Amino acid sequence: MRKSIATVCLSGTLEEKLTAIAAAGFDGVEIFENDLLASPLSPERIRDRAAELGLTIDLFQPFRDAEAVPEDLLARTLRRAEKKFAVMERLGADLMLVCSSVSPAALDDDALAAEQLRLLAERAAAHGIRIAYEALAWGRHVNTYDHAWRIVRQADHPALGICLDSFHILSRGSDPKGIEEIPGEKIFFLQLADAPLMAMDVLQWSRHYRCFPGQGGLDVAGLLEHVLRTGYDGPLSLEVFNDVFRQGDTARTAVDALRSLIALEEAAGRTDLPAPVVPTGFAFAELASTGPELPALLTELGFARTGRHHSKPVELWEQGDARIVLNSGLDATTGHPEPALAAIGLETPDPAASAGRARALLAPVLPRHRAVADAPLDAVAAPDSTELFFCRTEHPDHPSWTGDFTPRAASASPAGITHIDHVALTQPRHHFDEASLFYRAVLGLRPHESLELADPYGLLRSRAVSGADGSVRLALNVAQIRPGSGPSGSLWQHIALHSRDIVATARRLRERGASLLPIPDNYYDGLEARHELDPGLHRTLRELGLLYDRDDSGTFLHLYTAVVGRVFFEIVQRIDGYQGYGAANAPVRLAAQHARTR
Ligand SMILES: O=C(O)c1ccc(O)c(O)c1
Ligand SMILES: [Mg+2]
Repeated sequence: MRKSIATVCLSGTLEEKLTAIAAAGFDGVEIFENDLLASPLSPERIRDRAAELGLTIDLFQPFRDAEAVPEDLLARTLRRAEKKFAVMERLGADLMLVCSSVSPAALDDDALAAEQLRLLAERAAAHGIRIAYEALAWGRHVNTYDHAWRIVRQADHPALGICLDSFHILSRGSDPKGIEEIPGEKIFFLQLADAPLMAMDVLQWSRHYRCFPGQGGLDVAGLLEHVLRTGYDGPLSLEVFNDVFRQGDTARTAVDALRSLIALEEAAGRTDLPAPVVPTGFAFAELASTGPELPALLTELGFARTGRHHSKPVELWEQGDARIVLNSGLDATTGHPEPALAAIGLETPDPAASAGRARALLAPVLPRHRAVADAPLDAVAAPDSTELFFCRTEHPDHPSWTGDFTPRAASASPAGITHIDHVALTQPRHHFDEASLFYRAVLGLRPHESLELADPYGLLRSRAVSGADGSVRLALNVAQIRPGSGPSGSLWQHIALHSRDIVATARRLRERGASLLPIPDNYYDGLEARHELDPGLHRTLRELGLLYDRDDSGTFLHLYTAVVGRVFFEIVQRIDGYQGYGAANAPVRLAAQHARTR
């Protein structure tokens, strides 16, 4: 289907927006009037520029407070409309959006609204222009799509149809099934937007928090299916008002936007993409590391240095199925302190298919030679620039990345670690919504609830994504912390390692004098109040500095190492199928980390 986007979704000048929209691969645009008014380009120049870029101008919007006005205001409304029709002719746009009136002067009179919209459509038709009438969720008298449709039907003019906007429909909790009663040819335009579920005034919600479909909590795909059943064959057009996207990188937001439409089309069964290949585990985590700190920490944690890359300054460290790759050959181009997480290897049953899916969803596919291994590895860049390698470790049907490492005799005293449980990545502030969609659409992981975690210097937003069986889990964090307030809290990344018996692991680490994060005594007093714990367990937790959580899914015990550069390790034990990440303990952890790194 044709794909469009409203210029209001993006940051920049109209010219910058058009360029980014075309470069991302959209077919058309909705021109927002404010973008036109502020542009030094004439309507003719904008028309030519859009044509040069291969974009059609699908809609001009919005025209406000047009219907059910008292008789003495009608002439003024029509005069205003004529001026807009003239601009639209110069722009080469033939569809104008009229949104339902919010004016206190508007009358609660459907017959009058229909009569005046009919008149407007008649005037528009004389210019070859059609009108799409949209119910704003906060419209004064018309605020539902079915009400807008009754008025359009009553007006009965070929140049008058309706515009459906998923936000206005779903934010009010209207049942979208009724859309199927509207003839497809009377749906002149379809605007798509999602939003996180929030209890707030609908106008503020709409103007600041809309996001691209698949990034929020509204069932936009379900709504689209109802619309498509009417036979609607106009464009799918994104209309997102979002404070963060307005500041973001224009080109990148445009690609993110198109990715959401491609995924939406797939969800509505309108396109065949390579099926998602859900990762089945972590093959490795690769850290950029030149100094002695990480080798020392890994040794304390019971890892053994088991291999050296045959041609690169890269070492493999293992314990159980947890594999850590230390790379001292990466340029420190990011300006971030080292060590830092550079890449994650994901086990997938079909690496080439994983890469094919990623490509179809516009993920930045990386050149293969950047891989740690010489064996060709398909990889994509995640939104925070971590490289994600698609691996198939030691399977007869696929070259294994481990083949590039020369085994070395290793001595280690293991501490009971079995595998990588999850990896926590810090997302750039402007790319949190992009990241949820990326992991969901590209990797087929399920996003969990978005949480807010208190940090001494601000708030951290956190959202986990995981595979159905929990074998791959990522925690995505974004710091809402004023730059420079905390030391490096907005940059921390961590690798959580699973232990089969964390009490034994913790004891062994304490005996070795491993650098673990100290937990304040007050935490244990609070814990005693929060949960009725066996006194012996409570004493053990306090003694070993272990954190504890329990919910309906099970019990969680965990601890943290000190921070080294940008990274730290967590050791976790999930008991009885615990599904969370110990979020209740995050504020204590963050405070302890800040205290140590200041
Ligand atoms: O917030 C608004 O005013 C507004 C304007 C035009 C639209 O299409 C819309 O959905 C909202
Ligand atoms: Mg709209």
